[in-house]
Parts: sequence; structure tokens; C-alpha cells
Amino acid sequence: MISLKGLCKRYGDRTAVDDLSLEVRAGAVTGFLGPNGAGKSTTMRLVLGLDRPTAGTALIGGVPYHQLRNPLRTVGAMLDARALHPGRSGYAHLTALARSNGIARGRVAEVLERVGMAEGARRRAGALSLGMSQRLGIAAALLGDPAVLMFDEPVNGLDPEGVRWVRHLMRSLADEGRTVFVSSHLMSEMQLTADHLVVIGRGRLIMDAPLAEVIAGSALTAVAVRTPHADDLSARLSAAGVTVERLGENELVATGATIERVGDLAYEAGIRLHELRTREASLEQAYQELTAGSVEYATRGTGA
Ligand SMILES: Nc1ncnc2c1ncn2[C@@H]1O[C@H](COP(=O)(O)OP(=O)(O)OP(=O)(O)O)[C@@H](O)[C@H]1O
Repeated sequence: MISLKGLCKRYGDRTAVDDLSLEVRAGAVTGFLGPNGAGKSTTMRLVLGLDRPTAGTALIGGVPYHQLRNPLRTVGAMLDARALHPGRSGYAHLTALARSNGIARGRVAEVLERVGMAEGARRRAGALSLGMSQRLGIAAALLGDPAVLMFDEPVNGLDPEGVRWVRHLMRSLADEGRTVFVSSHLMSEMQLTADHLVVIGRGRLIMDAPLAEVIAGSALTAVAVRTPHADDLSARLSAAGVTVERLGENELVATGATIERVGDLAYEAGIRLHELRTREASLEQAYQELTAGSVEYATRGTGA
């Protein structure tokens, strides 16, 4: 588990992380979202002890990073896939990392196998494609078999096959009971990968909720109805304060009411329904609504 309490980071007069308190729990994939410059990378760096907070604490399993006895066995991270010595092979890199952290050498072959790199690992890191570098970075994160994993934009620059592979890996790591904290700009991908979402803007917490709740909370999530009495139902729903949009002769979409309420109103009026279902907003749409304020601010800020 990762716990942040009142976490703050200021660089001069710029506040990158602003009083962030939250818990990232084990056994789930938690997506970490926010517009550019929101403070995601800084937060991850603070958790990993790569930067010192101005105030507050970041704990991994209840302990600050610099007090961990076996850091690599407790938390694995990939922040920058290209941050490898270009002249060294992936295999040499992982072997050195294992040796300096008291991890059995045999583990190197295991993690390379898990990331599907049993072959490419003998090549110089500088000669690897971005996708292969990402896999190697993930292998390094997995080396100490840690319970907590953090990935900053792990699917950046990957082809669709690579993106799918990362998605399945995140899922299996969470299913093994690990804490998986992953930042991404790809909302469609996050919608498929994450169980829980943490959204920040301008360093502040905007949302910390299950994915399903974020989608359900979107103004664009609606109830779609098909009925041979669309006029009657439309009038009935409008009278009850529900916003109705007619799609076709027999179809309408209601917003501002749960599916249960729409069903009950139809039942009370004796209106037959042929279909009643929730039409979910995409995460992209929900995210746009949530972060509209912080993005606007950022745009104005840059232009000033
Ligand atoms: N070392 C630093 N010195 C000064 N300012 C910094 C430093 N690191 C980050 N910042 C500033 O802190 C803010 C947050 O940056 P951060 O990289 O954490 O955001 P992010 O959410 O990861 O953005 P992106 O999605 O673009 O990677 C930005 O305004 C950035 O310019």
C-alpha cells in the first residue's frame, strides 16, 4: 500500500504537489491521471525518495522509502524507460542490479521471461526499440518481486500489441495481490485497465474513486430507453424533472435519473418498455469534465 499524507512539493514559487492525501491499495490497478504538469511524476518521485517533500509524508507499507531495508524487494518502479546505460545489455543491467541488491541471479532470467524479452536482453540497451526498453524497465521493476509497483506512462509509444501486453501484465500483478499505481494519458486504455482512479490537477486531488463511480458520475452517463410509447414516457419523465432527448420514433435517452428511477416512472405510468439500459460515458468524457477547471487554468497561466 502507498499512503500519502499532506504531501507537498514546491519548486521555488511553483507548487507541483499540493497537500495530497490518499491511499493506493493492494490488489488493484490504480490509474493516476491528470493534465500535463499536474504533478504525477513529482508525486511518484516523492514516493520513491528521489525528491524530498516540502511537507507531508509518502509511505510504502507504512515506511518512508529511505527507511526501507530492501527497497527493490519492497517497491519496483519504471519512471523513465530510457534511463539505462546505452552501451550495456539489458541482461548486464539486470544482473548488476540484482547483485547490488542481494537478489539471486536466477531471478534475472525469470523476469526477462515474464516480460517476453528472453531474446533481446543480450542487445545493447541503446539499440533497443522503445517497446523493448519499456519491457526492460518493467523487468527491472519486477526484479525484487516487490509488493508495490509504480509505472509512469508505461504504454507511451507502444504499438497496440505492446499496449495490450502491458494491460494484461498490470491486471495479473494486481491479481497477485500487489499494489499497482500507474500513470497514463491514454484514457481509453485506463478505462480497460484500472479498477480505481486518482485524478489530480495543479497538484491537488480532484477525484479518488472506483472507475465505475467516476463513469457513473459523469453528466454524460445516461439511461437509454426503447418503447412503443415514447411520447407518453417522454412527457412523464419531463414532468418528473428528468432531462429527455428523443433519438428516434421509439427511442429516448434520459439524463439526471438512475436506471431504477426511469424504470419505476415507466411502470407507474403503465408504459411498456422494450429496452432499458445504462449508456455509459467514456472515461475520456468523464475525465474532461473533471479536469476542465485545471486545464483552463493551465492554459491561461501559460499565456499570461
Ligand atoms: N525539478 C523541477 N524543478 C522545477 N519545477 C519542476 C521540477 N519538476 C517538476 N516541476 C514542475 O512541477 C509541476 C508538475 O510536474 P510533473 O512533471 O510532476 O507533472 P506531470 O503530471 O507528471 O506532467 P506530465 O503529464 O506532463 O508528465 C510542473 O509545473 C513542472 O514544471
